[in-house]
Amino acid sequence: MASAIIRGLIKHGHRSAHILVCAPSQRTRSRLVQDFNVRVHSDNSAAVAFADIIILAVKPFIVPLVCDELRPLLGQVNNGRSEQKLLISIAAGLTHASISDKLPQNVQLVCAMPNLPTAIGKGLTGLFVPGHLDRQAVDDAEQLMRAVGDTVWLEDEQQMASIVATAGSSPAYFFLFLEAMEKAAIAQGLPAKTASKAVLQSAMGAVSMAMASKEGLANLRHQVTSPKGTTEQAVLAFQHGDLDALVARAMDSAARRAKELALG
Ligand SMILES: NC(=O)C1=CN([C@@H]2O[C@H](COP(=O)(O)OP(=O)(O)OC[C@H]3O[C@@H](n4cnc5c(N)ncnc54)[C@H](O)[C@@H]3O)[C@@H](O)[C@H]2O)C=CC1
Ligand SMILES: O=C(O)[C@@H]1CCC=N1
Repeated sequence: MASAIIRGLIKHGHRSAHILVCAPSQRTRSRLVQDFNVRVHSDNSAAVAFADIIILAVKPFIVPLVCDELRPLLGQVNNGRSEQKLLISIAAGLTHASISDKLPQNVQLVCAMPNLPTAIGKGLTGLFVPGHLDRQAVDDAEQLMRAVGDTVWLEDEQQMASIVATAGSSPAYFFLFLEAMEKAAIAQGLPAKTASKAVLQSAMGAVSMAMASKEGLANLRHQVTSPKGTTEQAVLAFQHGDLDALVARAMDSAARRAKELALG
């Protein structure tokens, strides 16, 4: 996910020399230099000296370890005053309180849930801060994530699990569905390249149309579904398979897992 954000930021005009990536693995660091020409370091605490905004993009269970590494430097007082750093956590499930408890008080923390299309500037990031956060930190987090897509602010942290299910994880659901369509088209006899083009262009057309239209998804669906026609048969097959219930079950599972991750 860090690579996706970096790719999106650079695409949006952020300079690679202004981005430092801290990663313990030499292979990862070499790949990042090769792909993005960013600065790299093996020591996480190097981020504190380098940047005003630090994105925590490690697995949720590693976040406390990284906070332990950053804490001594984050808490340092220079010239009689402590510097204000903005930390953005993208770890699924982890609550604001569970992370900020591990950080010095001068640190501003924003919880974010981006998704993979940030890599092409078309991400969606859910953002949450408790009411007392500094206005500048809120604006900086918003501006950063806006560089890689759209943003939504959540009023209630409980909603974060639903944003994980709806946005963080959902590109995978769409890829899964498109894969299934490609397989079915090939099984019906289309060449693989034709199947892929037909599926992806149709998906892009449908989503672009839905985003441009004020009519709502059900209305658009009805426009495709001629009475007694072909679409009706496919839609009936999905409905007999109880697609709504299946999707709800899948999204509930993702949201439940986000809440489990919060518990550690
Ligand atoms: N993959 C996705 O689409 C999304 C992921 N996220 C969140 O992003 C975070 C990372 O997930 P992924 O990118 O999927 O995992 P990943 O496994 O691809 O990346 C994690 C990176 O952390 C590095 N790492 C491991 N230990 C470290 C340490 N002690 N210090 C610094 N770096 C360390 C690894 O080398 C690896 O490059 C997770 O918290 C996940 O919940 C959030 C939204 C979407
Ligand atoms: O699967 C995961 O846990 C991460 C969080 C959202 C997308 N990928």
